[in-house]
Order: sequence, then structure tokens, then C-alpha cells
Amino acid sequence: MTRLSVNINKIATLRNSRGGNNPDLVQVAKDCESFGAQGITVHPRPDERHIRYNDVFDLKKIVTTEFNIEGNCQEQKFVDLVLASKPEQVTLVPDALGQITSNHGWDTIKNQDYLKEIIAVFKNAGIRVSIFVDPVVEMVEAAVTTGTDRIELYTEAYAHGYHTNREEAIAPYIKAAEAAHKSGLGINAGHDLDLDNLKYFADNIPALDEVSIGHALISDALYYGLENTIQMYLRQLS
Ligand SMILES: CC(=O)[C@@H](O)[C@H](O)COP(=O)(O)O
Ligand SMILES: NCC(=O)COP(=O)(O)O
Repeated sequence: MTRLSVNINKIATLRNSRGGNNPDLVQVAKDCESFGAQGITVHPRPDERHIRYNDVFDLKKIVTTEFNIEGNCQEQKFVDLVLASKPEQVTLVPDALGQITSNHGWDTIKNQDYLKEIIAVFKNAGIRVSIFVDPVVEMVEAAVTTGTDRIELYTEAYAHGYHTNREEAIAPYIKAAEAAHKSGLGINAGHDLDLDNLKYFADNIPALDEVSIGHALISDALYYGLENTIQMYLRQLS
């Protein structure tokens, strides 16, 4: 079974645009879960342009499914936040400062020693670790020796290529996922997954543990409503 974790960054973007508490991020997280989401994902960024560091503690108190915090572990503030809030899962993403959104995975060969060290910090605290990687077999193979529990396949390239040639777009992901599965790594995926491309991705990656979806899902909710939208995404995974 592939779990659906709803990324609620964009709810915080909307809230922050007026400075008040509408929409209420905590209530939205509770509602996502009651509508069927099997996890809640947030990606606090150093400028707190959407998720604020305080939001993480508020969410930790109420999330009853799986809480996944994504972010850049090269920021000490992020490491401290994760260790203090103890989510079920942390996803390490090599973001640069000021990046609009995540746009690449870890070079697990070049950063092998660093990753080993930081992953151990989270694992010693009892937090499952996933690392964001491009669909490249060498990067997946080197992820195994970092000690990570899972990888998250960065799916932007797949989403981009899906409408032109979906067989070609999925091919590197199948190979990367096979390498991960063979080595005992769990497999997550995310970035630009949507109602069009999700089913084909999940059908072709049978060992897929979890997808985290935010931008498209929250956008779809404007038309279909949040409850219907979550059900529609869940149907793509069943
Ligand atoms: C790690 C990842 O794939 C990102 O998609 C991210 O979580 C989204 O971040 P933004 O909402 O800031 O674009
Ligand atoms: N890890 C990916 C994520 O949480 C959401 O990405 P997106 O659906 O907002 O592109």
C-alpha cells in the first residue's frame, strides 16, 4: 500500500498572506486526516515564508497519522527543530538558501560522510530518515551506505515528461526504485505529482511506500473541495 501524505505548505502560504489565522493550519491538518490522508508533510524554510517553526510544534501535538518534516539539514535551526519536535519521519533535502522550491536531490557520493553523520543524529533520536534523491542508480546505491531508512525520489522530471512520453519519463524511476528495493531501502516520492500523473507512477513503482503531494492537491481542492480531492488522490493509489 502506498500512503498519501498531504503537504500543507500552501495552506500556510495563504494564511501568511493576511497575517491572521485563516485558514487555520492545524484545523486543516486534522481535516486532511479525517478525510483520509495517511500523513501530513511540511517543509519549513529558513525565511518561514509558509510553514513557521512554531507551526511544527502545534502540528506535532495533533497529527495522529504520520508527521513528515522536510528540509535542509545544513541549517542547524532545522536540525534543532526536528530533534525537538520528534516527527515520525524527517526528509533531508539539499536546498540552497532562497530557493523557490526544491530542485535537486543529494549527491550521495560526494556527501557520503556528511550524510552518514547527520542521518545518525536523527536515527539515534528515533526518527525515521528519508533522503531526497534524483532517479539515478549510482545515487541510490550510495544512499544505502549512508544509513538512511528511505529515499524520496524527486519526481519533477517525471511530472515534466509525463505528457510527452510517459514510458521514457518513468524509466529512470523504475531502475532507481529497483536498486533501492533490492538494497532494502524504503521508497517515497514527491514533487509535482498530480491527478494526471500519479496513477501511472504508482502502478510502475510497486514498492512505493509513500507519496507527499502539496501544490497540485491544494490547487485541485479549490475546484473539488478538500475532502473530495483527498479521496480522488487516494483512488489513484488504490
Ligand atoms: C522536497 C520537495 O519535493 C518539495 O516539493 C517541497 O516539500 C515543496 O516545497 P515548497 O512548498 O516550498 O515548494
Ligand atoms: N516531497 C514533496 C512534497 O511534499 C510536495 O511537493 P509538491 O506536490 O508541492 O510539488
